[in-house]
Amino acid sequence: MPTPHIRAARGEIAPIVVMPGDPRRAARIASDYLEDAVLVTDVRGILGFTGTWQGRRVTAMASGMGGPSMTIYATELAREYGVEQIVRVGTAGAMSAGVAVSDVIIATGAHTDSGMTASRIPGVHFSHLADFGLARAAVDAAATLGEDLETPVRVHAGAVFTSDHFYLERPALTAALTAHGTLAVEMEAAALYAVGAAEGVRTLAIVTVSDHLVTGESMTAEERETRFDTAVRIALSV
Ligand SMILES: O=P(O)(O)O[C@H]1O[C@H](CO)[C@@H](O)[C@H]1O
Ligand SMILES: O=c1cc[nH]c(=O)[nH]1
Repeated sequence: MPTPHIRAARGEIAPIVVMPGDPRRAARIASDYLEDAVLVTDVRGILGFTGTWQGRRVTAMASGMGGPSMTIYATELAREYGVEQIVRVGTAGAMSAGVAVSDVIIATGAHTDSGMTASRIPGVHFSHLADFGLARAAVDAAATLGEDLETPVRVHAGAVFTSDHFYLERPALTAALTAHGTLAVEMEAAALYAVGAAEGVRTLAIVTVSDHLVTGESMTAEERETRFDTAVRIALSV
């Protein structure tokens, strides 16, 4: 049944959703990876396509940017469409010196500064965790994929920082999070993991590093849209 934000009929969304932030990336995943992909929703320009990948029905749908947007779509997918698994395929800014532009991070957990977490269970510092089975499958898929690639992509597993801010400069915070093992910053993983915990949906975020907060290295806008092949392949494999 349509929701305020998704126009698809119930059966038009697959139980497995691959979810970039960017609607154009959802369209590209549908055209490059899915067979017989059909547009099933476009409310507010948030595109969703359902097709098949290796014989299994999969929906590629955007989340938009930030925790509130991700929370709306992930909650409606879980409650109204019976979605069982959501894997975010996003971009992130590296914080750690051990992570470079184009590397991929399997986000096993997500720290956050989001007010959404504080209001979800007041008084508790809620831990935002990926589904363990999905994270393990992603690590295994990355190893298998790496053997087939001419130019291997470096894949890391660890914590990211989910921030409400894209532009706020906080070098001390970046240094402290890095000193506590955080690999990169992005804007939706913690919200996705919170919905996963609340709604009983398996969730994982796999991000491609588009820029580096410390070195200043970065991808172009076009590269941000196109250079995420490894992350998508891992996401589809799990
Ligand atoms: O590339 P996506 O998936 O949108 O992810 C990152 O890019 C956006 C900011 O440019 C935020 O949504 C952030 O999380
Ligand atoms: O949220 C994001 C995404 C990419 N790069 C950043 O610095 N932040």
